[in-house]
Amino acid sequence: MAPVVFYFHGKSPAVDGVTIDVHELQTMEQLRQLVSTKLSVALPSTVTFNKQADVEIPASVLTVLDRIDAIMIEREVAILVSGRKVRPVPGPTGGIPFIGGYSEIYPDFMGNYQRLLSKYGHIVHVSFLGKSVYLTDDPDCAGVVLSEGEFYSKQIGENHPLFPFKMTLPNGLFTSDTSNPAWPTSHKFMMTAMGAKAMRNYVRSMDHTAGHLVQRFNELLEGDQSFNAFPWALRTAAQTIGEVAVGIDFKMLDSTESSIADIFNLITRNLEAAQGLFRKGRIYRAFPNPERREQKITADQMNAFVAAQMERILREGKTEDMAYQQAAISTTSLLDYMLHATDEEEMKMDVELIHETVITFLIAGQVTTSSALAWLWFCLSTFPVQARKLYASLITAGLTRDKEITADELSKLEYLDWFIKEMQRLFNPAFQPTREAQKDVIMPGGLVVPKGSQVTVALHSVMVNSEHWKNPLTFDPDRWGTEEVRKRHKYAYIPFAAGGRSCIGYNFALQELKLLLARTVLNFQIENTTEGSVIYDPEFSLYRPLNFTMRLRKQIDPSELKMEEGPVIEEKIEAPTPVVGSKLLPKFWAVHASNNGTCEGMAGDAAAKARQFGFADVRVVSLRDSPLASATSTAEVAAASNFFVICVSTYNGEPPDSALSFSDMLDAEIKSGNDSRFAGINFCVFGAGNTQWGPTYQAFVR
Ligand code: HEM
Ligand SMILES: Cc1cc2nc3c(=O)[nH]c(=O)nc-3n(C[C@H](O)[C@H](O)[C@H](O)COP(=O)(O)O)c2cc1C
Repeated sequence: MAPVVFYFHGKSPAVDGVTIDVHELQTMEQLRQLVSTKLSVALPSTVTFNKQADVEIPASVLTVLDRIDAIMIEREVAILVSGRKVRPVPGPTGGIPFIGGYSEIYPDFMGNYQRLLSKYGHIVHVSFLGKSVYLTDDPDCAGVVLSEGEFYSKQIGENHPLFPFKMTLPNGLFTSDTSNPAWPTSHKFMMTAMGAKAMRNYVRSMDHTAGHLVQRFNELLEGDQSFNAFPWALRTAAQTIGEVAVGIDFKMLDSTESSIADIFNLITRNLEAAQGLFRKGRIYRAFPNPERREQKITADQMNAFVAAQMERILREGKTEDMAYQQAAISTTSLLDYMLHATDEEEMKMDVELIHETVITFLIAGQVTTSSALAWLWFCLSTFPVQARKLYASLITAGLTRDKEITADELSKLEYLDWFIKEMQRLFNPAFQPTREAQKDVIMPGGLVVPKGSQVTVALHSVMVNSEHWKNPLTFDPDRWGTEEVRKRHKYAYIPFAAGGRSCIGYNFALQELKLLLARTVLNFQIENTTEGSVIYDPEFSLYRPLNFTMRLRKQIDPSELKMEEGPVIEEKIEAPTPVVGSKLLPKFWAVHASNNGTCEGMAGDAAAKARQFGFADVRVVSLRDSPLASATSTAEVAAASNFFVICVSTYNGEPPDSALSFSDMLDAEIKSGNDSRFAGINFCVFGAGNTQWGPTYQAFVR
């Protein structure tokens, strides 16, 4: 029997087809596998075969061939992937040349990822500033992208979000390419050191840190203070990883005045410099610049810190060399482990690799869990019913404020686990693991990702994908007890990514977060005292709240909780979406003076764009009601940080009716020589009109 030519429907069998000896195959699975390998289809299960047909025939009316004997008698067989023709990934086009899709993505990553994926489908392509970004929110695609191997690999080129960190840590576990020989070595050693069993060694020191946090929180409670949550979360996370990584107490929670240890300030400075370099682009990076100098200075000091710690541990000489499996459960810190663990060939990690690994852990173990802890506190304040249920579940399990929490107890606290899962589903700190396509790949859905592309898995969008999650935006820890969620798609919940390059610290992170959440809830209730919306930091590579402020209240006595026993009130509310924002940007006023609504619409559009650009506090008001209309409020806004965009129309050379009194006031002030009234105000004016606009709005500007 003659071989069969397989080709993608819509392409030419003669040019793009592949020939296969079908009669040698037994099953459809084998055929799908072979065709997928030859045509670079990522998931063989997505391939369907169809009777050869004119390219013009719509895919939906092709005749399906689902038996091997039916396929054998054809000469040419057309293929569909996920029932669709193979085609390029869609996405926004046009925009300002070169800048392209920049504002499609920046600065509101989270909002824009979600918006683009809702608009264009499960994979979207955006290009800007010479970069090309692919995003996906589909669990099937996420599984393909995150599986290291034939199709994708973690390779950190200049367009990868981790590129700046790779400049500091080329061999770090987090930032090395998978092809770098340093990666399998450090991965092998550190996987074992970070296993669940090894982590149990650190429960006590983690709970000790949690205890210190409770003491400090009690002091803040007594002072009835409202405070920014994130710096406290950062201190707590830094104290915990610091102790576990190098085995010393950094004393960052010994008093409310304790400062952050130098090493963590160095890390923050280093990361900020790296982010700055990344944002400013390749041309900037090619020349000497202050960020690069800062990176070098901080990296040298970080290395000096690690060298000193190594020396101390070796000088103390408490630990012998031993097999790494044994070392994981008997050394006193990760650094102690790295210095003494030997592998099957009696090899140890070399000193340079240890340097990069320690710093990697000090970074990865702190920036992530600090954001997660801040979001946990945010969830406690936003969802008091669930917070109460969590408290009740801890009391029922026998936990108390004063008694140590054991690893065994932690592993049994189901609702605690669900609460954290739900926080991570909606507010996970990591949001964009990115891999590079190793060849042209036909993704599930039939979309082609070209070789060399960076594909970002939009973690939040995956975890709220409505095809996989019911009421995706509702904060509902109980969903984790349902059959539906237990049977979910393997890649629908991936806060720690997946595959060979997934998070190595998740046991650590979950143990730490569980202890800290339990300690918080056993002792406190949290009130959200943030003015306005909670904003997230667009300048940072992780999702973290910038301005979430909170006040503590003493937790009720467990006896009061018992009196309330009865059915738990099921109150499921939609989680608020933090907006993007930078504290550095001024308050944005979109002001309108309009007769027929055009300018009011313009002001609304300007406000929406401003939010997308990262202005945290944006208001839309009519000129009449704006602070510009009265002398007292004008003085106030001039003194503070404010920016006014005034959209005003004109009719017969006059301002619109609603702005006539404002215009009269301007004339009067100028006539009386009081023209400093608007000094110090940042503003611009958009005049809407026809060819005779000049007299009105130019007068406004003047
Ligand atoms: C809630 C907390 C955490 C989250 C959400 C998280 C998430 C992630 C994600 C998504 C990745 C994959 C990154 C990528 O694909 O580029 C990752 C990798 C990694 N994480 Fe975590 N992480 C957390 C906590 C931690 C902690 C506490 C540590 C260490 C103590 C840690 C150490 C690492 C390391 C070393 C890698 C790189 C592994 C490799 O590339 O082989 N993480 N993490
Ligand atoms: C009756 C009338 C008179 C207008 N006179 C002027 C004018 O003198 N100069 C000008 O630039 N535009 C003039 N326009 C154009 C308006 O300013 C323009 O349509 C504007 O977008 C309306 O904005 P609004 O809907 O916010 O009021 C006039 C429009 C109308 C309907």
